Amino acid sequence: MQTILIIDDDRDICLLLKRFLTRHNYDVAEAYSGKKALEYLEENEPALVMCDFRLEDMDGNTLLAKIKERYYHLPVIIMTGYSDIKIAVEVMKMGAFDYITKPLFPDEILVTIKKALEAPAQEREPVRQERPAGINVPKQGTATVASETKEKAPNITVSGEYIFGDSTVFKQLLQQIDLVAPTNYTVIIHGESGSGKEAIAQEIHKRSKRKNKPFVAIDCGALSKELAGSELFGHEKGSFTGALNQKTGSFEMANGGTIFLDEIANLSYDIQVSLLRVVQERKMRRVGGLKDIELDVRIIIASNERLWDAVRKGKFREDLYHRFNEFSIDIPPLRQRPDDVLLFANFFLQQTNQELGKNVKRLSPEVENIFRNYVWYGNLRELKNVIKRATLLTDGEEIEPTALPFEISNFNKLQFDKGPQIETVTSSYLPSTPAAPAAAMEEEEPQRSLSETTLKGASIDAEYEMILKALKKVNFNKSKAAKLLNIDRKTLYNKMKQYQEFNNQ
Ligand SMILES: Nc1ncnc2c1ncn2[C@@H]1O[C@H](COP(=O)(O)OP(=O)(O)OP(=O)(O)O)[C@@H](O)[C@H]1O
Repeated sequence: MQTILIIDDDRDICLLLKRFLTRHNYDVAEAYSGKKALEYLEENEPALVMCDFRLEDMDGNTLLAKIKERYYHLPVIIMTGYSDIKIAVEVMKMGAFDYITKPLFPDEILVTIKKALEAPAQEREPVRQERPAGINVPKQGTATVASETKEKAPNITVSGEYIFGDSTVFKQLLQQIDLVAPTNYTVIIHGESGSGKEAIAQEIHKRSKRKNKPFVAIDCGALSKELAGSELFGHEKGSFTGALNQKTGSFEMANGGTIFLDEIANLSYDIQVSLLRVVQERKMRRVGGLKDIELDVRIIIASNERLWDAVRKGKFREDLYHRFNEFSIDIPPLRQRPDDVLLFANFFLQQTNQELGKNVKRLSPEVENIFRNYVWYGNLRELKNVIKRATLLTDGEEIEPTALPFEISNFNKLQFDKGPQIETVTSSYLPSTPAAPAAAMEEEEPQRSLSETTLKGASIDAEYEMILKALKKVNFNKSKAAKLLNIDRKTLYNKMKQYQEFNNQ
């Protein structure tokens, strides 16, 4: 039986999860604090960790960093409230396998656990070889398929697990890809977390002469300072304590093909020096090695922040920046591409149906509307996760607002009723360009609801206002909000659900 370590200071959640997972044949260990979890890990070897993001003694970032430093291959699933979505997305970058949002849903938990336990170790490591497509579309090369929504998007290109529509943004991206793909230029891809940088890098590779050679992606953000050299360049047996065997680094693995260095600005200064040599001389040495190895590798790099800003801050070497800066591609955040949101949403729905053997046909018009107006903090990754969860929760043919996280289905309301918490959370995402959707930028009229015309509705509305105030006060921590309102957490969830259902009547 595989053991899962649950880390949560909410003992009720631990208990519920333990009962549930035990019924599904997992062995469960619990830790109510980060410190206890680390103590447990010193003595035991669980197959998986499920960790709440907000622990009283340690935040999720710190704990995850400690776990990844010591138990590199151990998959970690982060559990978080939806209002923590930005942080959750960042945590993914630090090597979490996935995140799930509270309230937790049984099917979602099981699917995510299964995926994490079945994923080959390399998918959990910073180095990722090209992944198999999760959908039944051509894996190699590209294919143009007829779209179901023909008037809106007549030219949808599906390439492997990716889709490219015919909006202005897609057209520009594809033009740039086509321009640079046949060359050997190093490409810098800028874009927020989850905006599709790796997808673009893979597409450049697929459309290049190197397409039949390896594509190796490495997440520099997840590399520890100590291991980065050996991950990138490999090492000789005995070159340092723990180097029991010779190891081939990602550059050598990518020889002849393309290497994708994600989050490049996170590499230490020393590694940047070694990288400069590789870029200048096209050769490298393994750590502890004496022999030069010739390299023919195309380099594509990605960064969340503008690389030039990293240079100005002294985090990234200027000479390396100039070496890399041969061609750059900017991916706009999803909130600046409202036309593309539904295209991606429908694609992810189709993908999820295949993956989970479901047959949910479409999004309801209300959901489409919500999606168009929502500010997608975690970009495509967030949209994909929301669709996955909503598909799991949907038994009928259409995804309804009730299958969405509360924070998304009530997004307009939350924007209108601005409190200090929401303001801080949202403003850090708001783009400075005027292209952002109105819902996020302006105060809108609140949506008139059914509840305004009936007595039952009026009391639900009053309750809802109180719940909302409490939630904001505690930054959407549901357990704390329930305490503040003097009800239990389950009642709080039920009331939130009741409100959503009532307004969808
Ligand atoms: N064109 C696309 N079509 C379909 N899915 C896509 C596309 N682009 C990205 N995705 C999906 O969106 C998610 C995020 O994409 P990706 O990993 O490429 O983003 P990223 O910007 O590299 O993220 P990070 O900054 O976290 O490394 C992935 O699950 C990916 O499969």
